[in-house]
Amino acid sequence: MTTETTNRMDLMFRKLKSEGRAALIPFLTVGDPDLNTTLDIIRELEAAGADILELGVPYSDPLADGPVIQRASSRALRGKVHLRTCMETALKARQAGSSLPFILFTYYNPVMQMGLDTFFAELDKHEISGLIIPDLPVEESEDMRRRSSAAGINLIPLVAPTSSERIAKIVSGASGFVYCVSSLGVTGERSSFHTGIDAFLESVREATDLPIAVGFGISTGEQVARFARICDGVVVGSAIVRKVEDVIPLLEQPATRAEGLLQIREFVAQLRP
Ligand SMILES: O=P(O)(O)OC[C@@H](O)[C@@H](O)c1c[nH]c2ccccc12
Repeated sequence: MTTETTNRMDLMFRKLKSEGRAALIPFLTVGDPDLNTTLDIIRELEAAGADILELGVPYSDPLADGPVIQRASSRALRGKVHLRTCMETALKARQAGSSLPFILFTYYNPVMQMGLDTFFAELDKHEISGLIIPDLPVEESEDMRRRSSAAGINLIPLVAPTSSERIAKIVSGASGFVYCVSSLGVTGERSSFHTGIDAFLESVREATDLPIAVGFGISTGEQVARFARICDGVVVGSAIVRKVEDVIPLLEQPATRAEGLLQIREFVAQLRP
């Protein structure tokens, strides 16, 4: 008997599975280059065929991020964007008509600053279905998992090719989907992936009944299609964040803003599996 869920992200994966399709999961840094533009970009990503959205909270010390997302975080932080404004942006996008499931991507420090009780009380109110915290300390993960579950939020675990014997432990009790990191190192477009990536993804598939998604380095339609054949979701971050960065001069001028947004939409549309 399947447990009834109202979680928007879980429902999306079920829908995609019935359609035999993998989810296209863009990541973007909220507030890059500003909050209003983020709302416009969310609309463009949805029109381009995104299925789930990873909303990145800018952070001053993004240890797991490469230069593209580091620059995006710096631009957003200059605009004083922080965790609460990112949550508010998700709610505004929903109120503006987006039906996409939102994953809040944040490092652990901003969550601690807000306080766990407040943080979890705010998530559902702000239409957040999933949570990724890449630097969540292991000793905190049980408490965070309990709180997430009580709030009806999916705390999405990350597994890396080096996780091998820990995969079963990492995914046990998880919900939403399992985020398989395709390569070691930091985020950023790549032309090749960790050797044995297929065997790694297969080992994760065997360790969980949850959907599995892959991310890190994926930047072309061909790479998305390759992974969409073996995963339930494909995450693209840096390539999209770079596209946003490239068109900022267009976005900043009223006369060329529509052209800038169109270029983002077209870039993401050609990624779709
Ligand atoms: O940027 P890439 O190489 O496409 O990878 C996805 C990534 O952007 C997104 O999922 C993410 C952004 N920052 C992270 C830090 C750790 C894990 C994942 C992430």
